[in-house]
Amino acid sequence: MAIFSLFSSSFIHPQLLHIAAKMTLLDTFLFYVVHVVDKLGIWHRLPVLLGLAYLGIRRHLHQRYNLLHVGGISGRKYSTEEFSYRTADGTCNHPGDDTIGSQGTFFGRNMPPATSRYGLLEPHPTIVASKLLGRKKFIDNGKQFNMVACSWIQFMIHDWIDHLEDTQQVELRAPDEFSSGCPSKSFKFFETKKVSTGSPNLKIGSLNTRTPWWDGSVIYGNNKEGMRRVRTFKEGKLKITQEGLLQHDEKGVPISGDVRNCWAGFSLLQALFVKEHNAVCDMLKVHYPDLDDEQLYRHARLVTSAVIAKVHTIDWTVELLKTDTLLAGMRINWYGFMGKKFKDLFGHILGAVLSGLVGLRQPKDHGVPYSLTEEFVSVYRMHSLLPDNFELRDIKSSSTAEDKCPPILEQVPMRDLVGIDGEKRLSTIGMEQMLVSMGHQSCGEVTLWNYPSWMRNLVAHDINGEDRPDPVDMATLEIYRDRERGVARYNEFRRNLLMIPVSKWEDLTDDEEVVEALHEVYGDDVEKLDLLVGLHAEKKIKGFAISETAFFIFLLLASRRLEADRFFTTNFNTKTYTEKGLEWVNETETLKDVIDRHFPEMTRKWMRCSSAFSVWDSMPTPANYIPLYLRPTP
Ligand code: HEM
Repeated sequence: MAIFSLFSSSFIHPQLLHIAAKMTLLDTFLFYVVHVVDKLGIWHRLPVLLGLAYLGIRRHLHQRYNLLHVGGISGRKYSTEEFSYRTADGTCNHPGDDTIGSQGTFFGRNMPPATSRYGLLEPHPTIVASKLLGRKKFIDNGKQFNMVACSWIQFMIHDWIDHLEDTQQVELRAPDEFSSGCPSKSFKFFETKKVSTGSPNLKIGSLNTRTPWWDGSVIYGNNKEGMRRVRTFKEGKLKITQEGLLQHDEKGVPISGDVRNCWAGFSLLQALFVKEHNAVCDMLKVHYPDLDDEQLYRHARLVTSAVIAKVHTIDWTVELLKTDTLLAGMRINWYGFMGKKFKDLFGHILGAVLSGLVGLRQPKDHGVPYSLTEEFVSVYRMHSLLPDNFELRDIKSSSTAEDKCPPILEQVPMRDLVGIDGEKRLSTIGMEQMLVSMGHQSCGEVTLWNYPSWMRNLVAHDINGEDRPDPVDMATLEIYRDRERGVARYNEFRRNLLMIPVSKWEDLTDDEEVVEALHEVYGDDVEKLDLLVGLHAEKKIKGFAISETAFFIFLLLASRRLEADRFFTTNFNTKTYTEKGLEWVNETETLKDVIDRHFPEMTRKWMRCSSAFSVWDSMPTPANYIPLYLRPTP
């Protein structure tokens, strides 16, 4: 121990010493290992196996020190046999407590609330947004990530998280000397509702109006009423139009699990997965003719939610973090180190590392009841993925080039594709033309000065998908939200994640223009830097579309969404899913597989690349004959 403390005070970054001091001996040692690698800045340049070892250790440390429960625990037991399906409001998933992960429970935390002394308006959110976030010129993501990928993550966000608002409206006014330089001089919005937790540690928290489980609530709804709205109550199916798009109510609001702040691309993915659900119902009906409407619905929901989770894990994330180490890591999360063939042959026989998180005998929550967290919400603030215009393609044109890229027909302002107007527009465009167009357009890069201009004066929706009277400046609001919810600012956030904090702007970025702008807004005070700005300014790892800081939250929670869920662990079996249902999940690997099922000609005709999330006319991922685990330094 004495050697440790001698070593630590000279070696460990002084601002991390207090965190290391709370760890067990073994964890302190593991932390040293991670810290050495961080100091050298090399984990992403290590050969695959070493990179995986680093991530494994890091994830272990985060599981031990970055999961904080907020609120009480009901402790009510229930029969897991009786509730062997995903309930409408997310209750009855945790085996020992019926309410964990249900609609309206608290957001957890990955770290204590911010301790910084800065006020809510310091520096003013409008100044931060205008000087550092507002788009100067659209910066795209190259060929790596397209508009399907951008819509996909919104589709997932609307499955997992949304904060309950207060009824109290507040007004944010740009400082007088600055107001001429910003799109809205002032705007009104509802505060986040602060709720007493009844617990002595974290006294105040906020509530998640969506079910945080990976349960497809984005298409099934977050409670019984939502579920009733979307179901036909015939053969287990969900409502959909003849044309394969969402149905609408008398006001023009789509009928779907979540309709807030929707746009045409998001609504298209909802419709695609309603089609998937209905196709699963058809398949089940053929193989199990005795199943009634309710049974078909329940099984099809389990299967479709698992397909969504799998596509996200081994397709979307792999494109987001395009490196061999992450390709291996994400596949290990689903199939285990031994891989798909081994798991198909022998089943889940070897534990989490070798056989994957999916199919574990018991869900694992590392002693902290499952929820998604405030910090998770903050790192997913990625509105800069959205462009200003949507490029509608002409898929009937005969002049399609060799590269399968149809010509652009029209630049449609994104604003026209949002909400009820967006739904009307989508119904004239149709599913196929929209999807092919999304496939061919690169989305925005998550970087400074790339926040969509149209979102700085946005008509936001209420929870029912109806327009609110007061438009908001989203870039400003997002800075305010993180502060209002007590999310740590960038440097404190990094320290809490066991990362080396920055001590000057040049540690964050090589871009002199950015350094100058940061200096103008925050002076020399790196502690003041807002999380959102830091995440957008940070130098990126080659192949990563997001920052490393955001990634470490993903590393923890992407695994947790699978391993803490009874329906991806204990109940991921033929009894709960049916044999054919489980086969359906197992045979679906990518979003391309889902698209091929419903549009058999589409990808053959229009897609050249390997994943439906990269720009469709890009080259397929080249074959690499070195086995994945043996690949050397990139
Ligand atoms: C046209 C598309 C979109 C629109 C109109 C939209 C609009 C909004 C609005 C109005 C809010 C609530 C702001 C507040 O009151 O705090 C919000 C929250 C959020 N959005 Fe979007 N958004 C879109 C796409 C996306 C995308 C692509 C992402 C990518 C990850 C995303 C991530 C989030 C997150 C993480 C939140 C915070 C949720 C919470 O506070 O619990 N959104 N969005």
